[in-house]
Amino acid sequence: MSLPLESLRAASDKHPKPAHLHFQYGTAGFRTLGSTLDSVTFKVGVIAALRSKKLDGKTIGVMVTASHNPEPDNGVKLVDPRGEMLEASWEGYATTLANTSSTEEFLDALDQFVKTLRIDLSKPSRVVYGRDTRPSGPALVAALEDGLSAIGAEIRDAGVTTTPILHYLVRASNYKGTKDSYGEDSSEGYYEKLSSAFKKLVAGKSALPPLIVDCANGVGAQAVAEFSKILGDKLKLIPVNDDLSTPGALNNACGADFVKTSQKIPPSLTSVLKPGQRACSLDGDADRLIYYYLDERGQFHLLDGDKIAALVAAFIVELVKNAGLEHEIRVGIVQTAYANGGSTKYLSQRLPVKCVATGVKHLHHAAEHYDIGVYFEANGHGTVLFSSDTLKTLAEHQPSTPAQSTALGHLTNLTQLINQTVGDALSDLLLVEVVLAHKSYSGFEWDSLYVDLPNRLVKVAAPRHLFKTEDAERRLVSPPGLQAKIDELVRRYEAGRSFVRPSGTEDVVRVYAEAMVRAQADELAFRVAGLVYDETGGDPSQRPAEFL
Ligand SMILES: CC(=O)N[C@H]1[C@@H](OP(=O)(O)O)O[C@H](CO)[C@@H](O)[C@@H]1O
Ligand SMILES: [Mg+2]
Repeated sequence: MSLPLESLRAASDKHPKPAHLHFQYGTAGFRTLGSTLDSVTFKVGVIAALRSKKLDGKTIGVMVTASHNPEPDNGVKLVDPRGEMLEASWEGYATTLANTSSTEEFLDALDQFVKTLRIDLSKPSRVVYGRDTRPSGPALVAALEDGLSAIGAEIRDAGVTTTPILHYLVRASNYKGTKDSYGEDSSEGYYEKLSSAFKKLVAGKSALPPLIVDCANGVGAQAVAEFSKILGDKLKLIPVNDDLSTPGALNNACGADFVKTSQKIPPSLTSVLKPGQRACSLDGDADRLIYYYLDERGQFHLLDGDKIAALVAAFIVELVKNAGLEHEIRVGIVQTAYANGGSTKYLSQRLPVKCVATGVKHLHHAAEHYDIGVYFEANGHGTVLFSSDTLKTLAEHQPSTPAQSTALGHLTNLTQLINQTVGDALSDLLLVEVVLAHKSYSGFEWDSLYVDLPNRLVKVAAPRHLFKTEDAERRLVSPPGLQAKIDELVRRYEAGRSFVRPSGTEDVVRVYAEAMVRAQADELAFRVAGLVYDETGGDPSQRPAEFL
C-alpha cells in the first residue's frame, strides 16, 4: 500500500508553510505564535497517523496547547501509546517534516520517511486529540483534522480538555480490557477513577478547610468544576480566575507560572486569600500545580514542586514502611538543577535523589528506574510512577496486621489517584489534599519540612546556541572559560549555587542562583547574568540596568 498522494497533495496545498519561519519540535512539542502554526498542525496530523501505523494501530494523542504561555501563543505535541511524551527520535523527524517548504517537498520527505522507517501503510491508524481554551485552537484543530483525514486515520475529538486528561485517554484506550487496564476510556472515566480513589483515601478523616484554586482562566476551570460536583463535601474547592470568555485573560497575572516566577500571589487573590488559608494555582493546560499561603504578617510562602515532592515522598515512604514492604519497595526522587538546594539537602538525607536535565521526559524516564519514583520540577510539574513489579507486589502482599492492611489499602488507592502518564495538576491537587488530611497539616506545617534557600531566576537575551552544558545542565562546557568565571563568583557567596543553560522553549539563556540570604541570591544571579551578557557580545547600550 502506498501513501494517498492525491488527498495529501490537495490537503497540503490548503496549508502552506509560512516562508522564512523555522519550526522545532522541542521540550513542549512545537510552540510559537498560534497564527503561524497552521501548516505545522496539519503535518502533525499526518505524522500522528503514521506513528500509529508504525505502532500497529495503537492510539496516538495530539494536544493543541501552549500551556502557561501568553494567550496568542499555541502549540501542538504528540502523545505516545502509554500516555507518555513522544519518543525522542521522532522529535527530529517531526521537525524535518514540519520544515518542508512546499507540497512536493513535503510529499517527497513523507515518502522517504515511510521507506526509512519501514512503516506498513496497510495498518490502521487511530488518533485522539484535544485542545485548551486558546482562541486559535479551533482553526488549528481543523488543520489537524485535514491532515488526519487526508491519510485516512480513525479519529476521536476529545474537545476542550486538559493535557493530562488527553494523556489519560490515550493510555486508557490502548489498554482497555487488558491486565494493564487504566480505567474507563472517557473523561467521565477519568473523573470517576480519581474521585473514587480520593474518597477512599480520605474516608474517616475530618474535612480540610476549603481550598482556593486559581485556574489561570484556562481549561483547568472545567476540571475543577467537574471534581467539585463529584467530591461535594469531601473537598470544597473555591475556583478563582475561572473566566473562559474574556479575551486575553488566560495566564494573565495568574496561574502557576506567574506565582512561581514572581514569587507572589496573583493580584486577583488579594481580597480573597485570608492569612493561613491555603491556595493553589494551575497553569493554562492544568499540568502544573503550585501551592502557597500568606502568614499572619501577610508574608507570602511558596509551596512549589519541590515542596510537593517532599510532602508526597515522605507520605509514601511511611505507607511503604507501615505496610511492611520497606525491603521490597524502594522509593526514589528525581529533580532537576532548578530544585531548591534546601529540598535536595532534605531529601537526600532520607532517600535516593537523582538530578536530570530539564524537561519532563528526562524526569519521567529516570523515575521509571525506581520501584516508586517521585518526580517534580520546581515549577510544579510532576507525578509519581509505580513500576509494574511494585503493582504486583501491592496486589500480592499478605498484610500480617490490621495496620499493615490499612497502609497497603492506601498505597493501592494512591496508584489509582495518581495520573501516572504525566504531571497532572488536578490529580496532584487531590494527592496533596490526601496527605494534608492524613497528617492534619496546614500550609504552615507542610512548609516547615525544610527551609527554601532564597533564589532568583533571570532571563538573558544571549545567543543560546552558543551554550552547551554537562552534569545534568549544572555546568557549562561552552562558551569556553565561562564556567570557571561563574565558579569564581559563586565561591564568594554563603551557600551560593548558580548555573546557566539555554532555554529549550524560549529564545533566551536562563540564569539560576541561590544563596543563604535574599539580597545575596539576587546579587549572585544578576552578576552571573551580567557576565553571560558581556561574555557573549551583548550590546552595552542595551544591557539591562539590574545586571551587575
Ligand atoms: C526553568 C523552567 O521552569 N523551565 C521550564 C521550561 O523549559 P526551558 O527549557 O527552561 O525553557 O519549560 C519546560 C516545558 O514546559 C519545563 O519542563 C521547564 O521546567
Ligand atoms: Mg502546562
